[in-house]
Amino acid sequence: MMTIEIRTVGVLGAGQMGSGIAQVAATAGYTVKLADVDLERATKATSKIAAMLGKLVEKGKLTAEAAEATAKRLIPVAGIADFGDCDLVIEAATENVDLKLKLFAACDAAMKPDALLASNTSSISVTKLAAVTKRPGKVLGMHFMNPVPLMRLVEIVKAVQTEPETYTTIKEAAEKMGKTVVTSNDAPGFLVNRILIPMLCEAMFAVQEGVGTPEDIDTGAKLGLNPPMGPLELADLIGLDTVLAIANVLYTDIGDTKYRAPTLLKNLVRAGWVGKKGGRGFYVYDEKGQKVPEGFVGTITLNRPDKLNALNAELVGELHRVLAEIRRDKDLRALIVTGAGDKAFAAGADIAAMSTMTGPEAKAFGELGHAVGAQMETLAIPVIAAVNGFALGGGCEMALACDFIHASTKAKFGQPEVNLGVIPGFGGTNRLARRVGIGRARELCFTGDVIGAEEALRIGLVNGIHAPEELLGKVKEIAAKIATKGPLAVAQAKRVLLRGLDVPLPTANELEVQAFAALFGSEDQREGMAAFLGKRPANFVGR
Ligand SMILES: CCCCCCCCCCCCC/C=C/C(=O)SCCNC(=O)CCNC(=O)[C@H](O)C(C)(C)COP(=O)(O)OP(=O)(O)OC[C@H]1O[C@@H](n2cnc3c(N)ncnc32)[C@H](O)[C@@H]1OP(=O)(O)O
Repeated sequence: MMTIEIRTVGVLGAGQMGSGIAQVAATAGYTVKLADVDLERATKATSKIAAMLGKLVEKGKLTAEAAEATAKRLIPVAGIADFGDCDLVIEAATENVDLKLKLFAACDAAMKPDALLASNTSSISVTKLAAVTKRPGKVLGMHFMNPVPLMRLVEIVKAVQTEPETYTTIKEAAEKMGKTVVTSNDAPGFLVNRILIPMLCEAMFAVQEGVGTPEDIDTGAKLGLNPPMGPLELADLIGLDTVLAIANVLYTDIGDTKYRAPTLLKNLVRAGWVGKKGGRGFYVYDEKGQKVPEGFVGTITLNRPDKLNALNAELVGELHRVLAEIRRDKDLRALIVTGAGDKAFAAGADIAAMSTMTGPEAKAFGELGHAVGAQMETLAIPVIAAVNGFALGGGCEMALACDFIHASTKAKFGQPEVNLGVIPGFGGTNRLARRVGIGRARELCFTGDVIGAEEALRIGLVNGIHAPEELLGKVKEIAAKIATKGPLAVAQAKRVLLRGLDVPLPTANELEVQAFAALFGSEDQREGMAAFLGKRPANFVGR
């Protein structure tokens, strides 16, 4: 029996999968009609694909002429009614059986009798979908992998009713789209998910039973078995709700308890922690989808709000002890320092305590303060000041000992010690001069002037200012971003930037080269570069 020659392909569903399918079909030379719930969505997706093709041109992977011709072959349409002249329609809607049955019946009614109809389903019975059409012999599964333009595989699923000619024509079309085809009969999970989903669930059972942490399971799988991602990272990427839905199909349809979903997976989905797309699954993700290592950001809160967090010997001694503990903590990747209450970061050294000090006592107090500053500067992790109010005298000096400062719009900074007949005793003279320049530091130290957040931003004392209620969240975002980077690299950058301040430029450059070279051969350097080349996020371990 002769089958149809494929010239025009309809793609139903303009989400990530549908857009990917439309892109590879148009690139292969087919005219592609892309439809979604309305024309607007289809048009938006078509523009996105055109932009993607533009990027490929920029990277030299596609000629400008080929990109233009491909984009011309992509036609957004209002809906299924426009599929009348399509030789093949590929449905790529949400993985919901009732929806797909409805769409299949509608496509069948709109399409010409000899056209072929395929579903991109990853788990739903193609035989069942074929049965709601008047062309069951012309229906099969065409399961593309995500992201479609990059993944080489298409799993072709033969329904019980699929005619051999339909299979041959679709196989040729998939190969024309640059894909390698594997063939599966219509069985739960087909080939790929039949293997993948139990593997992902087994990793989850291992977490549930306390055999290992998600990080160790993923690292073990990656380094021991060599896939680009660990099973739990991959489950987060696919979406835990999708993994659960497929696991349930496998369990229900095959009826073997070895396919049951772990309680942990069910609970994560019940909590709404569905993986990367929801911001949280086995891991936590930022708004850009970057993995945020949990528990890697610490916060020190100066907590003496009734005295505007003024620094007395007890508070400074406690800081010294806590910072020594933090230095031993191998998990922390960034530290935030802030003040309790909504009025002050720290309004200075405790004037009442200082008022009765002798010279030697003041020296000991100052030295303790300097020891604390040195601890902060020489920690391997970045320390960020979140200045939420007054940062005066010792408070300003403490913020200056941090790697950088973000402040609330209400913050006030100053070195008002001259008002008390003394000078800054905890680095306020020279750290301030290095941050804002000698002239401004002199003026602030000689006049005791207090400046607001805008002025502090203008002179470079702070890196950013934020609404008071947003400050801590913003600083946590910055700290979390740093925590996703290579910890050894961040530590070396901090060390070189600090030590470079005190030496001539050629010596500073020498320090930089040594630190740069020292990072090569580390696990993190290998991981960072492999991740870039593998087009995946890096998972740094600090070794
Ligand atoms: C890693 C860093 C470690 C740092 C370790 C530092 C160690 C120290 C090193 C050695 C010292 C080096 C030299 C440093 C010197 C100084 O810091 S001198 C102090 C400089 N600061 C000031 O001069 C500010 C003083 N405060 C004020 O001017 C006002 O309080 C204010 C900030 C303008 C706010 O005014 P207002 O809103 O009216 O509040 P108040 O009622 O004044 O304050 C509320 C209570 O808080 C007490 N208080 C405020 N600041 C201090 C302070 N610096 N010391 C002690 N107590 C302070 C204030 O007395 C109020 O208390 P009560 O009266 O009991 O309510």
